[in-house]
Amino acid sequence: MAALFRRMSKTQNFSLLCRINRSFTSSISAPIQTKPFRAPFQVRSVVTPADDVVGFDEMVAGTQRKYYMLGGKGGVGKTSCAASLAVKFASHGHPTIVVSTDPAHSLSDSFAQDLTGGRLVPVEGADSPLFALEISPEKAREEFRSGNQKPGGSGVKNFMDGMGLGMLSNQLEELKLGELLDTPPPGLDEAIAISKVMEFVESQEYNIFTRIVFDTAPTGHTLRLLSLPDFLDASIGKMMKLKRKLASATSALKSVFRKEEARQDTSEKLDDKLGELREKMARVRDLFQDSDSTEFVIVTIPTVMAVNESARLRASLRKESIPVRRLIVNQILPPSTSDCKFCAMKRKDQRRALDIIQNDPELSSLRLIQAPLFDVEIRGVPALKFMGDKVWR
Ligand SMILES: Nc1ncnc2c1ncn2[C@@H]1O[C@H](COP(=O)(O)OP(=O)(O)OP(=O)(O)O)[C@@H](O)[C@H]1O
Repeated sequence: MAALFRRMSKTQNFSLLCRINRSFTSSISAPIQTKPFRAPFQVRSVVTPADDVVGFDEMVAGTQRKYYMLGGKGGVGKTSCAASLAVKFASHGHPTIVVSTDPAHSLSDSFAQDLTGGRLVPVEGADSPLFALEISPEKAREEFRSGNQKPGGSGVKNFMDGMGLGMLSNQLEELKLGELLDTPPPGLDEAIAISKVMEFVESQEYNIFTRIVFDTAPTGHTLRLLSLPDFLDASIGKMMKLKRKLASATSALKSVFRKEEARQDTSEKLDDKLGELREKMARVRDLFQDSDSTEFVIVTIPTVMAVNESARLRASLRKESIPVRRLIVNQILPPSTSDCKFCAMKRKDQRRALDIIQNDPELSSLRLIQAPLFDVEIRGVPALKFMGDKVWR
């Protein structure tokens, strides 16, 4: 089956892939046996987490689709943790997609293969269906804008000015919608990217995928993304309301409008596109908040700064009603009998950060996953599988 998959992956024949996988998904649960990765280094964890703490069994159980979003401060190991989780899901028989919504992608680096291009790319070396997708915000935004001819921007303004409705156009400007589409604020790229992901995940063709792992952008971006559905909903709602007012105010000018059919077409297209985006955002918000199918896993490192940021992230996620159950503390120093001064200091620092977590009202209730600091870089599927076995238990 694995060999067949690899061959099919190369042809990217997804409909055939779907047919084969209908029988495949029914066999989920027993991990697929792969050649063991021989670590060129020794790994000993500092603190041995209780066996049931991570609860990977719970994460892997069932064939209904689940979404895991991994996020946290820049550089803490989000990509490595997301990629290793995706590899582990796949090796347990789940057809899996790992998606990067971070504009500064590092999935290709993590898997040590070219996954760029904004399309699903089969991950080589996985013994089960594992695909990666690096969302290209630029491409997604272009697609969104195509056909709109500067929607909401100067096109609409000129049109309204031409109709003697400059006052309304000024109101429109106040909504900053034109700006929103012409020079998107941080986060909009991601929202559009996520709506692109929705197209993937809602499409019949990709029904076979039972685990979707998101490698998200650093905290600030992600928070904007998570609050964006509401923000856009409000902005688009206002915009549409205004357009409706405009429509009734201009009904007397119908004959003029008839002559302006082409422009009206553009305006209607804008309406459709905004409506579509609004609906997608609403579905994204529902998906983010559905605790049966979605979980946001916070990744941090044992430093006071990272822990404090994680606490703020957890508070913001709570505000957005995003389910969070687990906290990964990555890069914990392994124990040593002959600590150098530097290591001893570092270890003390790490313990202090772990203490803060244990006493933090936002973080102490989360399941703690302690991931060791490895002495080589984790790159490529065998290394990710090795990391996955240490972290996701
Ligand atoms: N437990 C670990 N042990 C050793 N190295 C690690 C560990 N976790 C991550 N790294 C290394 O740290 C670096 C950053 O990791 P990664 O790219 O996963 O972080 P990130 O949070 O996704 O970064 P960014 O915010 O820039 O996207 C990489 O070189 C990775 O190999």
